[in-house]
Amino acid sequence: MASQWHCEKRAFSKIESFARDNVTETGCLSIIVLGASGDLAKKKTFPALFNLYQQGFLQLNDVHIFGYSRTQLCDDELRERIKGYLPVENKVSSNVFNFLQLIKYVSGAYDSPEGFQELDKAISEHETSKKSHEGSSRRLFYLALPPSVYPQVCKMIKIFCTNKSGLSGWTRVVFEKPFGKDLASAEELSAQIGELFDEPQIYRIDHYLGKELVQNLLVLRFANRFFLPLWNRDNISNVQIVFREDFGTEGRGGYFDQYGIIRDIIQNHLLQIFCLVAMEKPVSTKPEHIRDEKVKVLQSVNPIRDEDVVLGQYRGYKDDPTVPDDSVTPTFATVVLHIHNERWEGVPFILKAGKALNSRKAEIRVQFKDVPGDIFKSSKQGRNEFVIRLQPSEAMYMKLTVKQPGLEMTAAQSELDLSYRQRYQEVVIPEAYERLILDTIKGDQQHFVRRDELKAAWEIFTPLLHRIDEGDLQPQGYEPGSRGPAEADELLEKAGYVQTHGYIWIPPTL
Ligand SMILES: NC(=O)C1=CN([C@@H]2O[C@H](COP(=O)(O)OP(=O)(O)OC[C@H]3O[C@@H](n4cnc5c(N)ncnc54)[C@H](OP(=O)(O)O)[C@@H]3O)[C@@H](O)[C@H]2O)C=CC1
Ligand SMILES: O=C1O[C@H](COP(=O)(O)O)[C@@H](O)[C@H](O)[C@H]1O
Repeated sequence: MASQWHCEKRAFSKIESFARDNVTETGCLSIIVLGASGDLAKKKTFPALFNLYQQGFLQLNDVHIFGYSRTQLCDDELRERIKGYLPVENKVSSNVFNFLQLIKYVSGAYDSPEGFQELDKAISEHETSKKSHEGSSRRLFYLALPPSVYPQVCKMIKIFCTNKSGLSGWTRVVFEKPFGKDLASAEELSAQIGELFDEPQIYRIDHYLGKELVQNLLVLRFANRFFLPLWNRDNISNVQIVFREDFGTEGRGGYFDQYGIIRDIIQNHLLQIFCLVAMEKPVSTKPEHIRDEKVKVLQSVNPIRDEDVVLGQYRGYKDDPTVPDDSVTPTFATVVLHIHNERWEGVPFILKAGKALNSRKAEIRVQFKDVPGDIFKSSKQGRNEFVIRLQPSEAMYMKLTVKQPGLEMTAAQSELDLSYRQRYQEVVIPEAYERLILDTIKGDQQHFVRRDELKAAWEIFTPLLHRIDEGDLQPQGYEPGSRGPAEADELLEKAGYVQTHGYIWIPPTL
């Protein structure tokens, strides 16, 4: 029966923010990928643009894509680099060819006018060829670059490459993470960029905000009567937000060692999820209303205490020649956050991230308190849990106690399961980058990090990060392929998490 249920057959109501998607802007669109020779550009940015092109969001007659970086390449050499990364299942050869023909390459430095003047010339020629009216052109700059060059690149864009008139076109700039290394450096970067561009032109991307089940969080919380009365300290014992990877830093050791797992994953990806799980209901689905609530909950987080942190580093991490032999950079961290507000006082939010662990997954696990006056001894079966599996295999399931089917009157733990692959068989879930780039073209900042939000996020983690940088907190060693340091499980237990023994959720197969 389930296999007959298709998304198309169901009555999905359009939510207010989706309605905003229908705002169409005309005029020539130029997408400029700076750092086009790099890893992110070839693996994520260009493939996302290709997917948008395939779905008709980028039209041949008004879009052009430019790659810019220092490496000397001709157009075809860049196209050849990109080609192998375009999603295989969608590779209709004529589409691939037509998409690649949209891409032009300009080589130049990040801090000198010549390259940017040449880039502007190339964009302008394209705009003229598309008969774009003066000022109606749209220019989207995607900075797939190390953050160290953001200020100089922004200056060059501002002076040489912005849309020439304020009539009806725009210039927007997308920034990759990491946005700063701590509060002071992030604020300095924000100030430098803020002098050149207004906040509505600035898109700080956090690709976790483009994941399907992260985007679902607000709908789930605020459009369901089930959750409204339960989502608070009276009912919830603890919340875990977990990121695990079953591989190490693999060729990115040099970058990673300067940042560590807290800056790479927790301060941004997991904290963004934390906001959506913990924030109050926004006044509406308007981006500013949502971001206002995110800032408020971040500002309600108590300072992190040393006893709420466990750090780890997997054995073999320092074998990477780009990692110093004496590195104490954590590749694993569990950090327990406490929120000082009416809804969440006393409920630990456990943020856990690690590389080279025993599995690859990202999930949110909301564990409820024991049933009061429990006549079925259901706490023996395990507590109620609501789990949102972000990846792999998107799913939501509720662990609950039921009567064991059969003659005996015994209680057992089971689940209500919404597994996306089974339930939405004909729906292709978009890649996070694809969705977020489309938002930048539409001018929807809901899923991007606002300046004050970023500041509040750094305020939470900066004291801890400085203590780690100064060597006051040391990582525990752990075996690659393990669960991480044993101390992390002890901290979890101390925070109130009760593990269910003997129950494993098995994702349904078709
Ligand atoms: N790769 C990934 O999976 C992810 C990356 N990011 C972020 O995206 C951005 C780009 O990442 P990624 O593509 O991996 O980075 P790369 O190291 O591949 O750098 C991208 C390009 O920038 C130029 N570049 C590299 N180092 C410098 C430097 N020191 N000074 C000036 N230019 C330099 C190079 O181009 P050229 O020499 O030709 O000018 C390079 O091809 C970073 O901010 C990163 O943190 C975020 C999430 C995931
Ligand atoms: O931002 C980053 O994310 C990736 C994990 O992204 P995912 O979408 O594959 O879960 C991580 O590997 C990388 O270290 C980090 O910089």
